Amino acid sequence: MSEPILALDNVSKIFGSAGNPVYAARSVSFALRPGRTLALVGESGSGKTTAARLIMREYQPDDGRLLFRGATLGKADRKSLAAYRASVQMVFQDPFASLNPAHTIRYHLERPLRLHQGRLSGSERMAMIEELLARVKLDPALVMAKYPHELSGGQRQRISIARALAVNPQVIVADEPTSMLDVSVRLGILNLLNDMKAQLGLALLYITHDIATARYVAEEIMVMYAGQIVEWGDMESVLGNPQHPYTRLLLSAVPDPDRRFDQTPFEDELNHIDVIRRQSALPQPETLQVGENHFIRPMPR
Ligand SMILES: Nc1ncnc2c1ncn2[C@@H]1O[C@H](COP(=O)(O)OP(=O)(O)OP(=O)(O)O)[C@@H](O)[C@H]1O
Repeated sequence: MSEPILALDNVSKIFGSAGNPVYAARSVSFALRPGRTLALVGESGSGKTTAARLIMREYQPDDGRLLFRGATLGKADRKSLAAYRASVQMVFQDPFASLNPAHTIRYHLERPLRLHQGRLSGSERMAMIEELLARVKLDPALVMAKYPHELSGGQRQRISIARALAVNPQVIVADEPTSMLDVSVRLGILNLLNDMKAQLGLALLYITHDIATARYVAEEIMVMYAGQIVEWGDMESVLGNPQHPYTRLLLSAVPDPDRRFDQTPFEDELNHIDVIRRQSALPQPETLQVGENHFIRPMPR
């Protein structure tokens, strides 16, 4: 397997007060590798977005390390921080909110090119914009002069992906990138992510609560519960032989036409999440190996 490009090593993030800590991430470790996708799955509130924010350096870890190309990313080194910022890009859940309604598509793609590849001439920049749009399967002649509201949700998400690609990233963090899109266009976006991975050798972190889409894009999966990664490993091994009760619960949550929309199968477990997250003295559960690349950490109840 290729060397990791980015890794979290025992990272914790604590909110709340000293007397009442809330562990949004508790000793989280994982590695992202070129040309591979790692899916991070868990219910709402399990800590997935906190993990993304730690990677994007919107949050500083309270404990543990962030490693980039094998080296700890410190606070002070401005040069490596700038390289990191260009190398690690994010695609958000809501493409409409992440695009500026006052600017054209051309502007959205031109800006990162100006910032990160300042030496390009105007015509070189235009050629790159056309290439980026073609890469995300949009016709430059049709979309370049448009504003975000003139595009469909799926087209807007393609623009977000093109914008992320504009700075030649090595890692893309996609946080629920299809959950706000019509079912009919989701597959197109997932295929695009798969193409990016294969053609550009990108490392992807795919964050979702939806195991079906995770399975479609990722080779490996981590299941997060109450701020902890409780089960992880090769996708087929984890889904085919789930060991942790929470993984089993996620897998059992297939749509049931008889269930009313206000009934959640997770109600008890979601209450339990809060209890666990507030237990600061919780011992770190030991890791058990289930398969060749398949591990669990049983959670104390
Ligand atoms: N800025 C914050 N201040 C205080 N607590 C926070 C903050 N951010 C997250 N938390 C706590 O950490 C928990 C994990 O939140 P997080 O947003 O990472 O979960 P999530 O799995 O991404 O959920 P969702 O899918 O709903 O976004 C939350 O339930 C909340 O209690």
